[in-house]
Amino acid sequence: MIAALDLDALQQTLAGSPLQDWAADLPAQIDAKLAVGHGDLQRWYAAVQSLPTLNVERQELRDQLLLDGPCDEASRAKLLGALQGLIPWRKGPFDLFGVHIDTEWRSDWKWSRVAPHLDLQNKRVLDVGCGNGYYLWRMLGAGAGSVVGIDPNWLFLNQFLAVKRYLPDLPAWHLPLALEELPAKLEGFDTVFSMGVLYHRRSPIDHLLELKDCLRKGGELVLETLVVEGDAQQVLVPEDRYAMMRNVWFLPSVPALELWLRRAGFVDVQCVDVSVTSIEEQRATDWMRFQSLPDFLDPADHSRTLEGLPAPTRAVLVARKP
Ligand SMILES: Nc1ncnc2c1ncn2[C@@H]1O[C@H](C[S@+](CC[C@H]([NH3+])C(=O)[O-])CC(=O)[O-])[C@@H](O)[C@H]1O
Repeated sequence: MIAALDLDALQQTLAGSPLQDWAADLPAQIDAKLAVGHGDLQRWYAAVQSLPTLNVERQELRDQLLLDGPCDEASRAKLLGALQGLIPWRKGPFDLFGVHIDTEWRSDWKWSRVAPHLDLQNKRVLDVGCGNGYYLWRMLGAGAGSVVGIDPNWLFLNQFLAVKRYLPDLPAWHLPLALEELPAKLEGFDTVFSMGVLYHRRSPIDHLLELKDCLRKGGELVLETLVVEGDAQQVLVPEDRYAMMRNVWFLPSVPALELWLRRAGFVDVQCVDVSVTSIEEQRATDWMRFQSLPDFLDPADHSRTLEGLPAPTRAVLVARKP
């Protein structure tokens, strides 16, 4: 499976950059993680390996994620079976040779709120908590030079590998690593994304500092997280669950988040979007059959979670490392 991660090509892409030594150490680090693995890893990777061979004749990454080319009914059935073997699919949607993966999240909606505020042309990008890598492909569609995603979830890695199977030559990599497993002071990426991760962190300012360590001087952070209304001293810490999630810690107001970013040493801090997450944007589908946002909101009042807290609202902030 390590071969599928395509680390040789990543090393070639990063040769001569400040990330060269890190890339050289990756095979050993990931090998050690694979040895521990996950109970379902073999099954998921078998699904990836069962994907039919298909030629991509049409590839759209800029405005949507769509691959197409000749695909007979038998191949499409095989493709569908392999992709269904990787359920649940949370981030997307993906259109692959006539198979529409209707994911839990309309991640394309989030990307349309984020992308207009960025210049990714030829940038070397890191996406922390990249999930199945949906945004990595869209970043390439927006002109990024190379994209590396890290996420410790093995299912999401296999979902990424399923798409990479059809785009083997694009400069996109998914590494099964947590942010804490990156070396300190990498200082090699032009743009670092952290979307949907900060509220899961118990030490949010340390998270911002770790993200800053990954950036070169002058590099840009793109931060997306749950926020609440209020002034620069307003932060919600749920007593227990938030929208049924157990691992939610800090939901700052936008001014508080801006202050945290400045305290962490970022400059040019700017909030470019605030949106309430709708039940059309996050919901159960055939590709993700568990409960989803509509089940986590107060049925009588969708402006509140089941716990009586403000319903999920997400902000996108950009900031620069001086
Ligand atoms: N320590 C960690 N280091 C790196 N990743 C982690 C860590 N812990 C958890 N994750 C990963 O962070 C992701 C959070 S989801 C956001 C996905 C995407 N970014 C999105 O914006 O849709 C939350 C959401 O749905 O909003 C998951 O894929 C975890 O496996």
